[in-house]
This record gives sequence, structure tokens and C-alpha cells, in this order.
Amino acid sequence: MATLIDGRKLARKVNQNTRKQVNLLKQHDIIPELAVIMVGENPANLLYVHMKDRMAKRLGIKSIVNHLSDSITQVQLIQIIHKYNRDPKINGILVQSPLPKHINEQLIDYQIDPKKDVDGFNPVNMGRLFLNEPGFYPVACTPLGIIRLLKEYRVRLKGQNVVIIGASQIVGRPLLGLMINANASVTVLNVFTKNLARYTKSADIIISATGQVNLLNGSDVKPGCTIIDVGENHDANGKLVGDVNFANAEKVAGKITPVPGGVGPMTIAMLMQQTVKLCKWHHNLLK
Ligand SMILES: Nc1nc(=O)c2c([nH]1)NC[C@@H]1CN(c3ccc(C(=O)N[C@@H](CCC(=O)O)C(=O)O)cc3)C=[N+]21
Repeated sequence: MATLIDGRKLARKVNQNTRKQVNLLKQHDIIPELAVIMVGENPANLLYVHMKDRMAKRLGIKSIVNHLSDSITQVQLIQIIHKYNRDPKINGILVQSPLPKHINEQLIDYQIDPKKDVDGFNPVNMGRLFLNEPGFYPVACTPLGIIRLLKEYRVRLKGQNVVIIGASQIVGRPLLGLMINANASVTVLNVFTKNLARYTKSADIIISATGQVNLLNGSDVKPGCTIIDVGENHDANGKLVGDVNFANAEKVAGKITPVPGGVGPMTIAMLMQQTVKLCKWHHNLLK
């Protein structure tokens, strides 16, 4: 049986540390502030945005949720982002994805000030990540959470065969950057890959972020490997499940994340941590 990689437990630890940092900033009369923009009524996004807002408030971070109608134009959305860019009190700006089809998401990512880009989606920050620039700049929260989980559970990256399934802007691509920077040997696959198991069977670490239920089974992976499941899917019974068939994969893997309780809580914990880090950076308090 595999060791369970407990994202809830580590998220609690990270959040406690973030709360401490927030309290220290309060002594300087500084309150970190996060602006979350959400467009439309996607029920999953409503839930995620609510969870982010609630956690921010719990940790003493000021959180503004700007819930906009589906009918908002691209120009109006850009004006709202620019307003937050100019507001010196706001440290982090997050535009919840996906956006409605009439809005060009990539263009929106260009609008967020790279200094306030708490998701790390701005091409300037993505570029810094891929060039492994030194110093602080924001990086996408889910990949950061994955690297933090692997570190906590003593999974080495250097020289390891890492397979990433999914090349999204939010998970696969920034995770590729982090993995390259950690000197891992990385293969990026997707749902169109012919014979996925051919690659996954030789992987030391598999990260799946496709949104496809039962994409991987225990028979597809190497005994003792580490599996990180980023999927947030609903099965035929409406139950929240990942991409991996947990019941049979946990019999083969050495370490595995559950869904829920794995990567999800870490995404939110890293978002909080990064908001506070941006705030310190803006006040020249980052060591
Ligand atoms: N600009 C942007 N940044 C994001 O970081 C972003 C986004 N857009 N769009 C949507 C995705 C999704 N996402 C999740 C965060 C937490 C959980 C999470 O905490 N999940 C819980 C379960 C929640 C439930 O009960 O459904 C868990 O896995 O244990 C899941 C998904 C952030 N996203």
C-alpha cells in the first residue's frame, strides 16, 4: 500500500505559517490584499472562489471578490484589471479561469501587472520561470503546491524521470518549468498520447492534470513510483475523483495524493502564501 500524500495536513502547516507572517505585517500596519475577479456562473468556479475568499479572511488577508456578469466586455474587464493595477493597497490580482469564450484569456493575462500577478500567468513571469531567473517572481500556485508536497514527502526531483500529463497554462506548463529548474528529466504528454503506459511505466513521478476519469490504472505505473493527481472530476455517481484510479493505483505506487485532500488544498495554501510574499515584496520587506 502506498503512503498517502496528505495535502490537507501540509496546507494547514503552510497556512499557519502564512497567518504568522500576516500578523507580523500587521505590526507595521500592513494588511495584504488580494483581488479575485470571476466572470459568469460556472458552479465549480463559484465554489473555488468562495474557498479562496474564506481562507484569505481566516488568515487575516483582505480579500475582494469582484463577481462580474457573463455579458461583461473584454474592454470593461481590462479596465477593472487596470484599476487594481493602479491601487497601491492591492498586492495580488487573480482572474479565475476559464473565462467566457468572448474574452481572450491570454490577452487578459498580459493586462495584469507582473508585480501583482499572483497566478504567475503573465508571460513575463512565465518567461522568468522558463529561464530559471534568480530572485523572487510569482509562479502558478498549483505547480508550486505540487513541488512543496514532493519536498515534504522527501521525493527527490534531480535526475528523476518525471511524466507530466497535460500541458495547460495553469498546471502542466509552469510545472514543466519548475521541474526543469530542479534538474528532473521531464516528459510532457497529453490525452492524445499514443500508448501512455509506455511512458508512465518508466516514470519515477507521474503528475496527471487532464480532467479525464480513470486515465491511469495501477497496471500503468511502476511499482514504488510517486503519483500526483491534479484531476478534479466528477464520476458517474457525482463523486469528486481525480484522473487516476486510486483504488488500484495505491496498491502499486509508493506515494500517492488523494482527491479530494491532495493538490487542491495546497493550491489555495500557496495562493495565500504568495499573496503575502507579494505584499512583503511591494514593501521591500522580502528577505
Ligand atoms: N486563475 C485561476 N487560478 C487558479 O488557481 C484556478 C483557476 N483560475 N481556475 C480553477 C482552478 C481550480 N482550482 C482549485 C483550487 C482548489 C481546489 C480544492 O481545494 N479542491 C478540494 C476539493 C473541493 C471540493 O470539495 O470540490 C480538494 O481537492 O480537496 C480545487 C481546484 C484553482 N484554479
